[in-house]
Amino acid sequence: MASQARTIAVAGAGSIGCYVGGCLALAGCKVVFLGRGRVVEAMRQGGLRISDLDGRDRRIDAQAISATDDPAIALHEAAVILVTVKSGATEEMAKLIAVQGRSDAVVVSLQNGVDNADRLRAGLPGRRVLTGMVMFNVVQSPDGEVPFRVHRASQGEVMIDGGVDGLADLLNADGLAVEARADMKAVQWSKLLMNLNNALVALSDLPLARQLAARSWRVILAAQIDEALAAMKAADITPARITGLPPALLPKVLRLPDWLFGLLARRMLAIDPEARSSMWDDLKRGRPTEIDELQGAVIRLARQSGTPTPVNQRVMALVRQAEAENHGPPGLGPEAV
Ligand SMILES: NC(=O)C1=CN([C@@H]2O[C@H](COP(=O)(O)OP(=O)(O)OC[C@H]3O[C@@H](n4cnc5c(N)ncnc54)[C@H](OP(=O)(O)O)[C@@H]3O)[C@@H](O)[C@H]2O)C=CC1
Ligand SMILES: CC(C)(CO)C(=O)C(=O)O
Repeated sequence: MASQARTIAVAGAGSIGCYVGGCLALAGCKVVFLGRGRVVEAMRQGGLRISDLDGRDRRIDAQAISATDDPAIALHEAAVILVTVKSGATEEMAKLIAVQGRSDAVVVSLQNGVDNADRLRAGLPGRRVLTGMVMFNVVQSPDGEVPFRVHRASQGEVMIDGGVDGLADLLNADGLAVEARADMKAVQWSKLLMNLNNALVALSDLPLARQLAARSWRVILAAQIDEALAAMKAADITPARITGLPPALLPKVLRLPDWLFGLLARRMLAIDPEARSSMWDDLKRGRPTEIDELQGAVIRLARQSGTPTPVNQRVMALVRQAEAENHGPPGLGPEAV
């Protein structure tokens, strides 16, 4: 896996795909972006700008970018395929990879939720499919900004399954720290706890840093996490430690007064003032959200043991309502949740 000449395909050129693929292209990898009209056109016309909250601000010229909406062009040569579509498009992407991808390509899911890699495996029998997880947030430039920009708005690494020699090294690049792990199922469940906040950001329409700074919002997140931890315990799932804090302590820390939370959660709050959540992006663009893969996964797990999940259910219902109304993030206050 060491060769820089191996082609890496980004299957779903959006926020995460363009950031990860952009860092890899800047590091000298041959990257092909598979995307749709808006993003592909923007990259073809004005190139790609990749920036981050550590101060990097780099560009790739349009003529140096390989971006296409044709899966055959994007996938046929790739030795590594990074799947970066939202969960609702996972099955469709598996079908495209099955038809157009090399049978020896390593497929890596870089998606939130606990079952996207399994769904890819089901659609790609006999292929190597690895679980991955992105710990940072990426903000995409507003439509029309030239060049198209992706900005890593928080700290964090990418975690992937070990087992393919040299893959983590190949994917490690400036601005992109990749760690191979043996406990990706536990990592997925742990990230799910953090992703229960995606819906609160989407419903509040607040930037993540402001929303997390408000105890009135954090207590709702803590209540969702309490329900999720109880369901995981009943199912014998131990979420991995992926932040400075053991997952079991998260609800306690979230319920601290603002001043004390601010002191203890400095890394968590080191976020670009514009960062929100991937679910906020979906409501903003009128796309289906990943609520069924996040709160929905907790509710389904809890049902197996009869663990109650009233807060997750309430949040899920509000997101469903916002999807149906299609007026973007509704800007609710915590009392409405
Ligand atoms: N954004 C973030 O900060 C983070 C996101 N994640 C996770 O990463 C995953 C990707 O999220 P994100 O990057 O935000 O998603 P985006 O919606 O920004 O990107 C996905 C892109 O894939 C495109 N796409 C979908 N289907 C196809 C297809 N068949 N062919 C070509 N292009 C396609 C979409 O186009 P269109 O919109 O036109 O359908 C979209 O532009 C999600 O699981 C998310 O939860 C994880 C950590 C942080
Ligand atoms: C990084 C994080 C948790 C929040 O921004 C995320 O995963 C997302 O937006 O989907």
